[in-house]
Amino acid sequence: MKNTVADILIEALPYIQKFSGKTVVIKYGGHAMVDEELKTKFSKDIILLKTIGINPVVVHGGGPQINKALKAMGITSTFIKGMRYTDDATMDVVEMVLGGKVNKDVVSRINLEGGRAVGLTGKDAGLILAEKMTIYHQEDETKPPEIIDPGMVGDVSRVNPEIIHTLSDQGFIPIIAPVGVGTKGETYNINADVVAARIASALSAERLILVTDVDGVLDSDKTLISSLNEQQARQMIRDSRISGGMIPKVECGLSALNAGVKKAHIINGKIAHAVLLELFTDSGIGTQLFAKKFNN
Ligand SMILES: Nc1ncnc2c1ncn2[C@@H]1O[C@H](COP(=O)(O)OP(=O)(O)O)[C@@H](O)[C@H]1O
Ligand SMILES: CC(=O)N[C@@H](CCC(=O)OP(=O)(O)O)C(=O)O
Repeated sequence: MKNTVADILIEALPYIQKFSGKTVVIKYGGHAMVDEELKTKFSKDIILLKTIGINPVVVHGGGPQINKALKAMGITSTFIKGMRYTDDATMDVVEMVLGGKVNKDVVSRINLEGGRAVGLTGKDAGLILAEKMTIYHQEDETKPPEIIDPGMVGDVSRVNPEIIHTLSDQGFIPIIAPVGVGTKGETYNINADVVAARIASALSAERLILVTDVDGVLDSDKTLISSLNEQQARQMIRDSRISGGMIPKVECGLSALNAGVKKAHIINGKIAHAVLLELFTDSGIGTQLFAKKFNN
C-alpha cells in the first residue's frame, strides 16, 4: 500500500530518472488559469521540474482572457472550427492580452515562487514564423470544400528553437505566448495548442502535456477516455463527439506524435498539481493520445 510520503516520492523516482535532461512542453490553457491557489500550484510544479533537471517549456493560451478584453471593448468574437476569427482590431487585443497581461502573469508567478521564468512571444528571436491559415469546411462530401478566411489566424511555418535552448541551458524557464510573425513582419494569432505541438516537435520533446479544464477527452456519456488512437479520434471528430476547442487539441497531440514527440496527454488543470500527477505517477490522469504508427 502506497501511503507514506516516502512511498510517493519513490514512485516518482523512475520517472525523474527517465526525464532528467529531457524537455517537457506544457500547454497551459486559459481555462485552467482558474484561481490563485491553482495558479500557484501550477507554478510550483514547473519549478519542481526545472529543479530536478527536466527542461520545462510552457506555452500558454488565454482564450477566456481575450474574450473578456474584447467584450470590454465592445468587439464581438466568433470561432470557426475552434479558431477565433481575427480581424485587425481583434489581433491588437489578442497580442496585448497574450503577450502582455497573461504572459507576464505566468512569468511573475513562477518567479515569485523562486523560479527563473522568461516571457517570449513568437516574435522574439524569430521563434515562431507564421503564415495565414486556410480553413476548409465541407458539409457535403460530394462537393468540393468551402474555403473560409479566418483573418489573421496563423499556422506555424517554422520554429527557430535556438532561444529556447539558450534560455533552458542557462537555467531559465521559457514561457511562450502564441503570437507569430509573418515574412513581412505581420502579426498572427495562433491557437496555443498548435504552437505547443510545433514547439514540442521542434524540440523533440519527451512529453507534450495539454492542460485544459476537462479531465481529458470525454465520451458522449461524459466518461473519460484514458487512451485514444488516431483512428478513434478522427471518428469522434466526424460524428461531433469531439467538438469546439477539443478539436485542435486532439489534432495537435496527434501531429506532435507523428513528428516524433514521445507521448501526448490531455489533462485537467483544475486538479491540483495535475502536471506532477501526470508525469510522476504510474496511473497518470487524463487522456493519452496514440498516433497511427503507435496504435498499441
Ligand atoms: N469530447 C470532448 N471531451 C472533452 N471536452 C470536449 C469534447 N468535445 C468538446 N469539448 C470541449 O472542449 C473544451 C476544451 O477546449 P478549450 O475550451 O479550447 O480549452 P483550453 O482553453 O484549455 O484550450 C472543453 O471544455 C469542452 O467544452
Ligand atoms: C486562433 C485562435 O483561436 N487563437 C487563440 C489563442 C489563445 C488560445 O489558444 O487560448 P486557449 O488555449 O486558452 O484556448 C484565441 O484567440 O483564443
